[in-house]
Amino acid sequence: MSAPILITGAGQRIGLAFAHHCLAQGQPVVVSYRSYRPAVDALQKAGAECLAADFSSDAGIDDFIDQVKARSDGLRAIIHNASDWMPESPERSATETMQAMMQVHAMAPYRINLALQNLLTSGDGPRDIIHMTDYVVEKGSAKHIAYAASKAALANLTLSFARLLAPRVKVNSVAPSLICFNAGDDAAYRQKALGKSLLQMEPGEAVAVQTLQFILDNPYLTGRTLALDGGRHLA
Ligand SMILES: NC(=O)C1=CN([C@@H]2O[C@H](COP(=O)(O)OP(=O)(O)OC[C@H]3O[C@@H](n4cnc5c(N)ncnc54)[C@H](OP(=O)(O)O)[C@@H]3O)[C@@H](O)[C@H]2O)C=CC1
Ligand SMILES: Nc1nc2c(c(=O)[nH]1)N=C([C@H](O)[C@@H](O)CO)CN2
Repeated sequence: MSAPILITGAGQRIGLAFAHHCLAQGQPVVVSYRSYRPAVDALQKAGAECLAADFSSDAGIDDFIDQVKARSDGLRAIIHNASDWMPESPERSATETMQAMMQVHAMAPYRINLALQNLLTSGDGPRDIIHMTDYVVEKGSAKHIAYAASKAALANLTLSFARLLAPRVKVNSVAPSLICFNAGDDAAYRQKALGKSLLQMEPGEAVAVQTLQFILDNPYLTGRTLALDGGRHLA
């Protein structure tokens, strides 16, 4: 059996869609989830190894690393997808917001990549790390300042880990803009968000799945970011 792909934050949406995509192709997966949902049960039944993990503390990151090491002696890829789209809020201090964003979007991928790099470099065939960043790395965000800064840190980790792990491991980012709305997004927000890109659409998780698979299949991409944003930069 081929080495599994490790996907963080796969309890819903993009991570969940990619996990099912991999399983449908006979590619084993190990996933992290934070909140239990029936979708996690279904993913487990479909053959995924599902590990509970909360990256908001260093102990939570260490525990996840230990769980992965205990279950795998090799990895095909690590997809850092886990994320919290946290806006600035009067209910939270600026320090708390920045610390939470850096913890999940930078500290967790940094610590996990360093701890698990040998699982990637063992064995034959292509090996990948993919960081899910965000279009706002290029432009900033007035309402998600700490979030955008933490995703920019993650984008820089792509460059450093590409240098560190070449030529054995490719390291790339995907920088989406709107992929899929959240349940609480009202009609006014949806209309405004759709108008922010040239293609003016909510493409859904499938386009992220396609992009991730493209990167895994391509032997000549590393240290790069694939923008998945409907032409937002030209709107
Ligand atoms: N969806 C979109 O339109 C866009 C997505 N992206 C990026 O693409 C990726 C996937 O997006 P999407 O599917 O919407 O992601 P979600 O917002 O659904 O988050 C994915 C998962 O991350 C988990 N997570 C959040 N915080 C933590 C934590 N501290 N420790 C462990 N797990 C955590 C959540 O777990 P739980 O649910 O259990 O809390 C959630 O299931 C993300 O990195 C996102 O930033 C970028 C731009 C647009
Ligand atoms: N972790 C998440 N990050 C982001 C999300 C999300 O739902 N979860 N959504 C967005 C928006 O779609 C934005 O790109 C367009 O308004 C950004 N990041």
